[in-house]
Amino acid sequence: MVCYGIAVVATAKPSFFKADQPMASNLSADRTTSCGAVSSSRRRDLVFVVNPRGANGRTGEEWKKLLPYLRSRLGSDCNICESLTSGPCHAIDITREAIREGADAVIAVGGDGTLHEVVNGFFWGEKPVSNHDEKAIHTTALSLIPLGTGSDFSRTFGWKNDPCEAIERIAKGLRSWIDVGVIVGGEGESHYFLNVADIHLSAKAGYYASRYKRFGNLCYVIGALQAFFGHNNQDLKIKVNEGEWEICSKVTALCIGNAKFFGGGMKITPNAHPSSGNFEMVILQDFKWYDFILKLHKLYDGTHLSVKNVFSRSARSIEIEEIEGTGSIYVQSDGEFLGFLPRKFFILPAAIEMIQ
Ligand SMILES: Nc1ncnc2c1ncn2[C@@H]1O[C@H](COP(=O)(O)OP(=O)(O)OP(=O)(O)O)[C@@H](O)[C@H]1O
Repeated sequence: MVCYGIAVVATAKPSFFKADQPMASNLSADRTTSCGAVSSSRRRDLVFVVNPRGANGRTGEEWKKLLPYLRSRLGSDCNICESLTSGPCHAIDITREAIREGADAVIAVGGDGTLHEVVNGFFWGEKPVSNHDEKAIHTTALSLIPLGTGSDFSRTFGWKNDPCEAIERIAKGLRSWIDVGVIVGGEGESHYFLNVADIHLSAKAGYYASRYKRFGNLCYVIGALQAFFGHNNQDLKIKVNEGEWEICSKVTALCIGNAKFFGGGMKITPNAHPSSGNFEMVILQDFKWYDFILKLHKLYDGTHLSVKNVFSRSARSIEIEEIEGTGSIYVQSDGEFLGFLPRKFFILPAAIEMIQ
């Protein structure tokens, strides 16, 4: 889902941390800990952005069960606000509002798509969103309770889809800076990503996979099979780190990793790490359908870099254009369809603090 051009924050959004204000129907405050204004004792203000439709509705179900535990574990030190998304892109608006209101952390509850939207909420008009209160000394951190279908970003850190483990991380609140990927080109403003951006076959497979999320991780297999029909490897023009344009022939897929995994557990960019200051770019060239069958296990365990026609390099910026100009080369980031080439990708080092 492309969420360019969100013009304003969500309508009629109440103040997150003022207990005496009524809450919107999709936003409820933990009254027992009163979502009050930031006090001198500095109870942390945590905003949980929950996609009730994540993992085909499982996220919403799990969240309902989790909330009492979360309140008992974090409620004595933190003001807890939950905000359920009402549809695609809503998480962006909720996040922007929470940051402006001075939240200590915005926690994405769902899959990579929800995390992706929350990350995009950290930016507005090419700049980081900031607290309305210019005197505030704390910044808003990002966090995650991984409850999606693939939840690939969390795999880089070895996190499981275990919400209790995630709550412990949030309780400890250890922050470190992570890099964010930026995508420009196409229509509208810049787009941000945290995990992996990819082009051509894998992006097309992701586009189809999103239609079959009800089948769990099997959706990626179905998506890949569907994407293979009519697929042609394409010659592309690539410019790395503002160097010369190079022709890259018969590209099957080109993957730009800020983290390591995509497609429900494939370790596609095994050397990437979100605190490295660089992307890992992996290009698969001239792959046939049977190459995937023969080499699939290598893609899953990250040993494919030694395979013929697989190339990897570190990069800070990558521009990609078609040669033939068909306008049909798919682009996705964090599993979300973004449109078609051309695009430019560059890294913003240490752009967001993340609770890890
Ligand atoms: N209330 C909602 N109703 C329908 N769709 C929503 C809603 N809120 C968010 N979405 C959309 O749901 C999509 C998928 O969400 P999410 O990534 O959390 O789950 P997933 O796709 O099951 O997990 P993963 O991306 O890890 O495989 C996102 O693209 C998001 O825009």
